Amino acid sequence: MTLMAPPADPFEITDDPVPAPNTPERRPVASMAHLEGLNDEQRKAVIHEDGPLLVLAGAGTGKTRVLTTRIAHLLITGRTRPSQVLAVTFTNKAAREMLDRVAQLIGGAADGMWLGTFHSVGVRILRRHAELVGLKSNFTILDTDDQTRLLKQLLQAEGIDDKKWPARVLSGIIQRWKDRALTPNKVTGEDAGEFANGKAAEIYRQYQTRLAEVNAVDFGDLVMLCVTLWQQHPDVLEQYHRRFRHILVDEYQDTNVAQYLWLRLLAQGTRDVCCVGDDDQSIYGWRGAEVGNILRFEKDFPGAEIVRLERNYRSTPHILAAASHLIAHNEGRLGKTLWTDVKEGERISVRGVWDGDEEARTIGEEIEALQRDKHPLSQIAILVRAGFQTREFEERFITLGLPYRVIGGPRFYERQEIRDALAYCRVTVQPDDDLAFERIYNTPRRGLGESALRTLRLIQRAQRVSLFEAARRALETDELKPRPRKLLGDLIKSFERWRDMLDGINHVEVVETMLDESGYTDMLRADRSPEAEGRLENLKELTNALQEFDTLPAFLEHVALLTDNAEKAGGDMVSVMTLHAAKGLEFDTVFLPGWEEGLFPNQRALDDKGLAGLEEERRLAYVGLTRARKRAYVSFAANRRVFNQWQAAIPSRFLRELPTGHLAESSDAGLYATYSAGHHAGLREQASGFDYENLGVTGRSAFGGNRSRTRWRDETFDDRRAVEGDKPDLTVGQRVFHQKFGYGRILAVDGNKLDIDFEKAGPKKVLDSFVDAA
Ligand SMILES: Nc1ncnc2c1ncn2[C@@H]1O[C@H](COP(=O)(O)OP(=O)(O)OP(=O)(O)O)[C@@H](O)[C@H]1O
Ligand SMILES: [Mg+2]
Repeated sequence: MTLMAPPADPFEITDDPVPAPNTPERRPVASMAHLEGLNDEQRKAVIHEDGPLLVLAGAGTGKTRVLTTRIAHLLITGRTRPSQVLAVTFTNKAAREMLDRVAQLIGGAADGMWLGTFHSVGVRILRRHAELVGLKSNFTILDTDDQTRLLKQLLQAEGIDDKKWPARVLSGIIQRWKDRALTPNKVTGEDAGEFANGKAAEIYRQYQTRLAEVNAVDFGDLVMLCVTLWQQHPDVLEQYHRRFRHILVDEYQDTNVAQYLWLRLLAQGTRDVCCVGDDDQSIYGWRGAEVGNILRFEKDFPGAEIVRLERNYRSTPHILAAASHLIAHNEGRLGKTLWTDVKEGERISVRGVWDGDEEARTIGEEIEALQRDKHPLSQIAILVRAGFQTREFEERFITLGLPYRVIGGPRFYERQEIRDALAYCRVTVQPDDDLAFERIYNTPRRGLGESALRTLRLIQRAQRVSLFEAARRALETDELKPRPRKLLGDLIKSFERWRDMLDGINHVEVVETMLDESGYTDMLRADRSPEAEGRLENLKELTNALQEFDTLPAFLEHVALLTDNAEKAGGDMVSVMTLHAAKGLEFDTVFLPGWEEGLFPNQRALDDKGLAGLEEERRLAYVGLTRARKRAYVSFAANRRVFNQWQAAIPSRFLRELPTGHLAESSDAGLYATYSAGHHAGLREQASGFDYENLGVTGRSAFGGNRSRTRWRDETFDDRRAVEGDKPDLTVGQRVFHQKFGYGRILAVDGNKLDIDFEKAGPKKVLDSFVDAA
């Protein structure tokens, strides 16, 4: 039998050796233009030959530039070809930028080079050797929801109470093990602890088996399974040793143990490994990153060359001084000097504002001013500590018509939990909203499955009513099995209750009640992952947004218009993102809002007994400031609204750690002065007793005052019963056939409901749409 030749694999591992150093094949190249402009240390790192190299340097010193130039240099000098280069970084955005940069330097695409994130490279490797780790090459990658569902099944099968030991927590534990490359048989009793009555490791083992059975992996596997693969199959590892002659890693300080092992195995080949990083920018400790990997490098790669870069090319002296001064408050740093000969520039603006609304308004004004001065929006970024903070800026930008993009995540109103919560609101206000109803029908999981939904859909189509109305009708019959009928009945009753509440109770409270009673909040609370915490914060922020409207329908209308507007944006845009997502990037102007205790540094770090959490927050602040080339604006609000309440906020300790000589402090209300003088308590009193409504400084003013009540309710409560198709041919005494209950005789007809005495199932109430004349 002849087979078609397999399609050419551009990444095929071949044995073509590179010309060895100093052979005639290594012709000197005419143009070394790519080296121009590099300082001595940078150049040393770029042209360093043979053997491990660690570039350890502060922000903006050209580490990433060294990395890309080094790749270009390897290619231009003919020392290597693209397919022999592997470069790894942390985000897809960073990977794309590196590819572009290399292409620019070599004047064309570096086809065949592997440049991606640890995860994307891991997938590629695993697909090729899937069978060796018990998978098929078309394996799927599970998201956290699938992962948790699977774990839940396993916990239940073991008879473990998943209220006490939630699957989501276990999912986090397993993730941490995978970060440390601990396969089930490497997990010790000590690692496993008390969780799941001491059975966590056992369930982890079952989980891995189950994943293999369904031909799936989770994110952690993408790195860990490569390590396993190489450890168990040295011949495969050797293939990669032959292929990847040059390995380069950016943002090395944020590698976790598994990634480090991955790298160390791979680098044993030629030992030509170049890592660049900055211990002061290690911000993923909470995800298992180990700054210690920097120190380990010299030990694991004896004779490694260490290059330090001290000249910063990015920022003005004010920005650099402020960032350096701030980070000096951390203990246990490797320590480094930074200098620049960029001209002085502007001081860092530090501004105190009353509340988040004023903060968004002020920043919006600053951006408009920059725009008038012809500054491109793409050179402006807003960097927030927590995802929920983007909401106020997004709304403000939409009001101003300023195009923006949220990097590293969806826009606020497109986030999963926000869409879910909005779906609850929509069904409450407008029960015929089928899309919304389907979205939350079984979210959180309440045991309402596909089959009940199918029944509802049949009714919906046959009687031309909404799903909600179909549910109501199904409840009056035996069309649903007892359990789904009970559960659906509870859901419908809840919605009716929430709708009634809207008549008497403040809509914000109704929404809070809705999220509580539906079990939605509990679902997120049970999930102790950092993502879930962010989701809860987003929900709180949603209730803040709700405050700004008089009614729930008015709010929903506002949101519908927002999302509509947002999609039209294109071209030159302001970037909004978290500090974590900003790593490695740079902008002329950077806004750093929300520098308040509990927000930044965040509460988790403050609750932490040791200093580790706080120091990681400080590194984040350092990352934030050092993203700025020319201008940095730090701000803090005196009051934040959390759920229904105003809370007085205390300015971040990081503000006091900035050197005053480099700051331009301003505060409309003299807040900064008050705070820095240490009069926190007095101001807190003032703030909590503050009547925002009467002063007209609520968020409401930003949206043009009170919104008129919409007539949504009247319009949508139309009675669709008028259009439904009755079945006039069904009469008492007639023999009929029902899809589920079989043959029977009609006892009574009540509109579209029939009482039928079924031959097998006995008397039941059913809907006429499920019945045909026998
Ligand atoms: N020798 C140089 N001459 C001129 N500009 C340079 C030089 N080296 C780097 N730069 C510029 O300085 C800026 C910062 O460089 P780069 O992003 O490589 O720094 P980094 O050390 O990777 O920073 P981070 O720690 O934030 O990732 C870039 O705009 C880069 O083009
Ligand atoms: Mg960089």
